[in-house]
Amino acid sequence: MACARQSPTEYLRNTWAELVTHMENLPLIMENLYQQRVFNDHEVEDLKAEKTEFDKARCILDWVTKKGEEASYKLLKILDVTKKRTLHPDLHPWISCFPLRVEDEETSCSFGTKPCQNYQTALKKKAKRILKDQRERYGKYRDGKAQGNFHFIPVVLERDSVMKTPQCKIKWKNKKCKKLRPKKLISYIPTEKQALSPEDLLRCQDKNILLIGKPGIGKTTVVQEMLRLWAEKDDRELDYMFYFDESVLSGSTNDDLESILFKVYLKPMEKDRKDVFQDIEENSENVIIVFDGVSCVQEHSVLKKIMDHELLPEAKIIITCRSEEEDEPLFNWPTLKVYVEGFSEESINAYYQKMLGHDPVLLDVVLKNQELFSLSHVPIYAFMVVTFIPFKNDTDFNHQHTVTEMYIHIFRLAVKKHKNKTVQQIDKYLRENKDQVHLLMENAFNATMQKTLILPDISSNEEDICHAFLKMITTTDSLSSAMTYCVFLHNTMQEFFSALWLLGHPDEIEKVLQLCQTEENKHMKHVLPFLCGLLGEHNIKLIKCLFPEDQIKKTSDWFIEKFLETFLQPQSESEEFDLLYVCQCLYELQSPEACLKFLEKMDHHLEPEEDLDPHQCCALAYVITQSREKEVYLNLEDFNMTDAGMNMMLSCSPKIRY
Ligand SMILES: Nc1ncnc2c1ncn2[C@@H]1O[C@H](COP(=O)(O)OP(=O)(O)OP(=O)(O)O)[C@@H](O)[C@H]1O
Repeated sequence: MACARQSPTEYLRNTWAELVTHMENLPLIMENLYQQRVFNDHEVEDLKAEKTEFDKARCILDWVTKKGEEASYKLLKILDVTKKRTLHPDLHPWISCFPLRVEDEETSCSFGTKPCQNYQTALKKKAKRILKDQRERYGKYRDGKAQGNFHFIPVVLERDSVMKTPQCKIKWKNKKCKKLRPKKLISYIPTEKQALSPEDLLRCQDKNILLIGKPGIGKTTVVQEMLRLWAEKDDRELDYMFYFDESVLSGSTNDDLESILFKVYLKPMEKDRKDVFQDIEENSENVIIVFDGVSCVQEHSVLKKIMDHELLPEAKIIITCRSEEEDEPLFNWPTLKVYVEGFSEESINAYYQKMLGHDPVLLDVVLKNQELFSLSHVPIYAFMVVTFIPFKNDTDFNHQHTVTEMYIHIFRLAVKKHKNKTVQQIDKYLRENKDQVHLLMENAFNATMQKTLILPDISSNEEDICHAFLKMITTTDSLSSAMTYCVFLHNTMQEFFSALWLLGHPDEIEKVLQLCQTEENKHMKHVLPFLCGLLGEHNIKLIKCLFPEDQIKKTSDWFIEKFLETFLQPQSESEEFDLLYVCQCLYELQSPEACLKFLEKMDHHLEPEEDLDPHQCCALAYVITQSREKEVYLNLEDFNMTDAGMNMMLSCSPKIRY
């Protein structure tokens, strides 16, 4: 080809006239020339001082070609890599014909102007800050032990997908998937499904991704891992990733797109703001936006427009939601649904080896305890086990381990740490400071009812006990003012505190049972397993410093009948009642009488509707084991479950007829 015989300088000179008028985004070209050390600071300043775009382009070409072949080659290389932004389309064939050296074909050019570069760095710093914050908050729960990195990426399973190897190109069968609800009797760890990593999700071509999973299973962690990968990848391409959770978005209901994007994240400098925003709008294919558990999307017109691609049409949108929200009409939108399924058995083993490996006796106790092991497939519970297990003594291991019990221990240990008390002093301290704890419970309950994470009326005194459980988020909302929001360190902690409030207000329980049956308030269902746990006799000794013992007993006397009456009704005409949820609540309650009552109402005939995860196996096995004389008929046809789950079901086999 003719071009192959021309030197870089000749190649530029021969197209001089077109280049002077057809080079675009000159600051980006200058920035790259500066980074490649073709221009120094003074030259960049002089170029900036040139009045017109034409003069700037002429100077760039003039100075570069005068510097010789290597400089000209670098400019051609920059134009080639950034052509979409820096060359008029008419010149794309011209630049593509220039033969780059083989080793330079994968060149690393920055794709941003200097302001964009700064902004990119700022965003990445922000991403890192979020990750640090994430680690710190668990550091808090974990009694200050170093948390380490996210080594244990959860098993992320995606349904109905095809993954092409080896290029890792991902194509999804159902581009317009409306209802991807797992079919009845689908297996829990299905062989035909492909595991996806956060990196796959970052790279895949899908624009609408819904991440689904139960509380604490790791949805936020998956998106934060994506954020980390994005923050740490090299800067070959300028791209943007925005992470929004409710606390980030609070107070922005009336904001336009620009304010939403720039309000909470480190802002580009005022003079660059327009350029950066324009770049985001014009190149929306380089934008990833995450809405993490944001329930306000519906009411927020700008968020809704982003979600529907009316704004930033080419952006990739990732939304996380809890399992029960999956079928909401609002989420009838993804081209890809991803189910986050938590730690696999290997991950649980590896995790405990790492965290408790220094104490082989403790490690052995945890790994051999079926309940603890099954709970640990939910990563947040695994963290909690590691936190409280060193405090346990041998006799403590003889009873069943419930989630509520873990939360109560974490609650008590957090108080102990915040107030620098000994274990023996916790009860006394809580008794004397009931009021502070009750205020937090009330705040938590009200916020949960209103589907928000933001807690009003929180004392700013960091000494106050509530600060053992909360984090404060401050956003500057004008030049000289800032707003501070308080949220729980994790959503599930808020639900636990809401249950504590209900325990102190038994008159409200029946109302909440009814609310759980409504579409609008079904999120309240997450509070009830905790309430059951708090009503369980085994936990009374841990909470009687906060509530009168006879009041707890009185409530538990009538509660289970009301609970079963409410929850054994089918949820809708098409759906049966939620058997696994009821078993989970019964497991938390740890009352053999309640289980018997339930089994009798079911005529000892249980047919789960969905596949079983290890925790559900544990709860189901527990309930069945309580049957005295009668066998329980359990329909598990075509169900697959993990080995640990199967072991638990087998442990109650004399009581089961399959
Ligand atoms: N794969 C993982 N590796 C390490 N830690 C994890 C992993 N998954 C979850 N965790 C830990 O468990 C905690 C709870 O996880 P996360 O907040 O991601 O759950 P979630 O599914 O978003 O819960 P929710 O529905 O309540 O918002 C996290 O703070 C994190 O510390």
